[in-house]
Amino acid sequence: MTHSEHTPSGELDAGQWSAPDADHDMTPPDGNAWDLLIIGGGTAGLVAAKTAAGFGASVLLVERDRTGGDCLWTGCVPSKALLAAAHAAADARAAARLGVHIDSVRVDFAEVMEHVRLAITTIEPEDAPAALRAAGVRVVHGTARLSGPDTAVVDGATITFRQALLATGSAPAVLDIPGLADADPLTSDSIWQLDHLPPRLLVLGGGSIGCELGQAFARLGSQVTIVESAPTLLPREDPMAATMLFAAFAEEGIAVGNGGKVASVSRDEDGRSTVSFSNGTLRVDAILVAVGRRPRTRDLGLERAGVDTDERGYVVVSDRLQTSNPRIWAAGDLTGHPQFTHTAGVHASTAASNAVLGLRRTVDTATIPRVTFTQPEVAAFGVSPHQAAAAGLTVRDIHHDHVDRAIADDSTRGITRLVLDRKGRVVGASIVGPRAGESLAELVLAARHGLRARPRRRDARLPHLRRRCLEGRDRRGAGRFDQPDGRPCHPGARLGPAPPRLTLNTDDRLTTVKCWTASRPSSRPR
Ligand SMILES: Cc1cc2nc3c(=O)[nH]c(=O)nc-3n(C[C@H](O)[C@H](O)[C@H](O)COP(=O)(O)OP(=O)(O)OC[C@H]3O[C@@H](n4cnc5c(N)ncnc54)[C@H](O)[C@@H]3O)c2cc1C
Ligand SMILES: NC(=O)c1ccc[n+]([C@@H]2O[C@H](COP(=O)([O-])OP(=O)(O)OC[C@H]3O[C@@H](n4cnc5c(N)ncnc54)[C@H](O)[C@@H]3O)[C@@H](O)[C@H]2O)c1
Repeated sequence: MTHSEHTPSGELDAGQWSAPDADHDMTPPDGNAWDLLIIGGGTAGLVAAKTAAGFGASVLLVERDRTGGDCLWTGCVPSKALLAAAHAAADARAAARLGVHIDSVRVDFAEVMEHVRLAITTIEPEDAPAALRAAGVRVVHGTARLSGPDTAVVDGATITFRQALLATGSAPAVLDIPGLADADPLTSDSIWQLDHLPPRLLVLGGGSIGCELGQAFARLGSQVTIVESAPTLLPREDPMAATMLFAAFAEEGIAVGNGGKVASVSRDEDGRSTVSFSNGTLRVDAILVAVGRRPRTRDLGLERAGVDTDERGYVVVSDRLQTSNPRIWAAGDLTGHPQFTHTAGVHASTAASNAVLGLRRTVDTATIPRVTFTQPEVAAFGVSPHQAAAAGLTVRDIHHDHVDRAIADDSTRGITRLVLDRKGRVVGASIVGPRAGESLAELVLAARHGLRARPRRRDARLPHLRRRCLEGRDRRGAGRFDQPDGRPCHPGARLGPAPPRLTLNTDDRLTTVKCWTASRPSSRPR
């Protein structure tokens, strides 16, 4: 694999830099140094800039292409917009199973791409230079390069900074396969320029991008083949999740070659490509390469500034997101952390706060959620179920064919797998099914707060200050209040010196507490 440093600017460029109020002056307000120089205006750069400016720091953000970065122009926004159209087509085709017959489903690819572009241009003003300026950030169009421990050069001009944040993101990795470059392969940067649906699409890589875009194009009408070099799709996920996704893909006609590798590619005279594998060939109209990403850290002058990278080129950061140069911080895809827009945002805000205010906030990497927005969705965080046993943890499986909501929706292909520690606390989860991402959010919250998932009969102690019982039962009638001496509680009963106990057959503590509105609260039990 080699780096792709392609700058994805294209026809979607909203002319961000031609605004009459565009800045060219890079002189800091105090005439000496910027409090924070930010290189890169994607999710990480935008969040860091607004955070630091909000603290009153002087902030200069330098972006060489378009503010908004991958998420807005080539990543989350266009891919989710495309998936919305693709899933709508598939839902319409499948509606007959619920008794709703939609006789003909026609996909107009040009209109679908128009929807994708509209989503981008609707969101763009939030990320535009004008929005940054309104937040007090100086933003300039140019390519920045570090030139020393506290200096950078932007298109020939030298800038001095007190602190800097690197947020240059990542770019699609390209494959070194004989003939592939001549076949003009698509990447997640260039696929958004397509104006015709490719009749036959080969996707190299069955990770998040390969699965999401592979399913999207299949549902819009392409004949899709996904070749994944690992033994399963989504190899970072729980194998059970990968197997379920594989089955869903097979059912809708997506060919998946797990453990496959392309040997060579040749461009045919008609513009199509013949792809050779060890066991045969495939003729396709387009090839999408989605085999991971590489950090945009080349040509950033990192050595001059004393910023270390790892063997793959990612900037090495501490848990406070500081690099080996204490003045320089990094956040987002160019660090080795999970490459998600929410990670970029949270880490950028932490790094900017640490840099500008001198705080020592650290980032949590144990509970970062991830969601692949295929149908079914695949969502996970923390310890994976298939690693649980080795870590002395237990797994609790809930198959969705026993879940009423899934049965009602006729979408029972799915599973929720909870990884629990010895006290029953959630330390990881993997969910396959509709709205898996939304369901995961509750579990992440549970993990962050050390909550237990184990259902059991629980004796909940009531606060000492409650002296008179208002209700003998909890509101749902699911549990009964008793005094420790065996006397039952009933509305109006005086309570003894020891707190009464509530026996519940669920573990819903909040409901328990609400049931007990004291008539005469007192801080001391009598
Ligand atoms: C197809 C696809 C789908 C995705 N879907 C999701 C999703 O559903 N959910 C999710 O959480 N994440 C998703 N992601 C990942 C998400 O887009 C990235 O994690 C996120 O955009 C990273 O933000 P960043 O700020 O680190 O980098 P970027 O957004 O890449 O921003 C870096 C910026 O730095 C600029 N730059 C680079 N070098 C220089 C320089 N020398 N000088 C000045 N500027 C420079 C670049 O032009 C760019 O604008 C997806 C990614 C892709 C490709
Ligand atoms: N919903 C989301 O949050 C979302 C969606 C898309 C992308 N992303 C982010 O973007 C990143 C990049 O996505 P990606 O799919 O390019 O990377 P990925 O790392 O998720 O998947 C790349 C896949 O390509 C396979 N591969 C590598 N070399 C290959 C080869 N020669 N032939 C066939 N397969 C090969 C790998 O085994 C891997 O499964 C993701 O890791 C994720 O962080 C997130």
